[in-house]
Amino acid sequence: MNLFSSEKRVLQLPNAELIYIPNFYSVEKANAYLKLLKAKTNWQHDSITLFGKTHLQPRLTALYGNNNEPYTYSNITMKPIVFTKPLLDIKADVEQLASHTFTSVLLNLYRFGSDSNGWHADNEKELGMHPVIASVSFGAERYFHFKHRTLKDQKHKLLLEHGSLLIMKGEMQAHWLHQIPKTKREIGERINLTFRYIKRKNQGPSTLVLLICFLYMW
Ligand SMILES: O=C(O)CCC(=O)C(=O)O
Ligand SMILES: [Fe+2]
Repeated sequence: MNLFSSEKRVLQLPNAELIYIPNFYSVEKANAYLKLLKAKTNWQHDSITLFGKTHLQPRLTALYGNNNEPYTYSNITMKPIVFTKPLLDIKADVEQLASHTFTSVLLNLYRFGSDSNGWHADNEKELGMHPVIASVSFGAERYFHFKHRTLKDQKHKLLLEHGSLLIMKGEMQAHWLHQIPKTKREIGERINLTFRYIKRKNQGPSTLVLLICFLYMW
C-alpha cells in the first residue's frame, strides 16, 4: 500500500507526522554524495552490550556536529567530529526544507543486507521533547519499519530511496519505534544521515549565579 499521495508526501499518523520526499537529491548528486561520504567519513565500528553480551554493531557509524556535545545511545557515547563541507551543504539543504536547525548528524553505513538497526526511538534526553529528526538516504533502498508502542494496528513500512529525505516530527519518538530490518536480498551499500538538534548540557553559569557572584564581590 502506498501511504502517500504526492511528491512531497505527508503522512499524518496518530501521535506523529512524517514527511517523505523521494527525489530530494537528483540521482547524479546522490551518486556523488554516496561515493564521497563512503570515502571521506571517519567510520567507526562500535561494540554494544545487550543483556550482558557484547557484540559489534551490525553497521558502521560516525557522529559529526558543531557544538561538541557528545551523544549517548545504547550505552555508546560518541564524540562529534567537526562538520565537513559536504555535510554542511547537506545540512543547509535539509534545514531549508524542514524549516528547522540541526546541530549534529549521525551517519550509518549499512554494508550489506545483514546490516541493520533494531527497534528503537530517537528519544535520548539531550534531543529534548518531541524532536524533529531529518533522515537522508543514499545507496541501496532499504525498508524503514515503524510501529506505534500501544496501538497495535499501527504498523507501517516505507521504502527509503536513493537521494530521499524523511522527516519525523510531532510526538513520533515518544509513541513510535522504528527499525531498518535485515534483508536476504543481494543489495549494495547504503548510507543514512540523521540530522538532530542536540542540546548543550553545560551552558555555563546562569545569569542568577553571575548576579549573586557580582553582588557578593561588590
Ligand atoms: O538508517 C535509517 O534509515 C535509520 C537510522 C536510525 O534510525 C538512527 O540512526 O537512529
Ligand atoms: Fe533512529
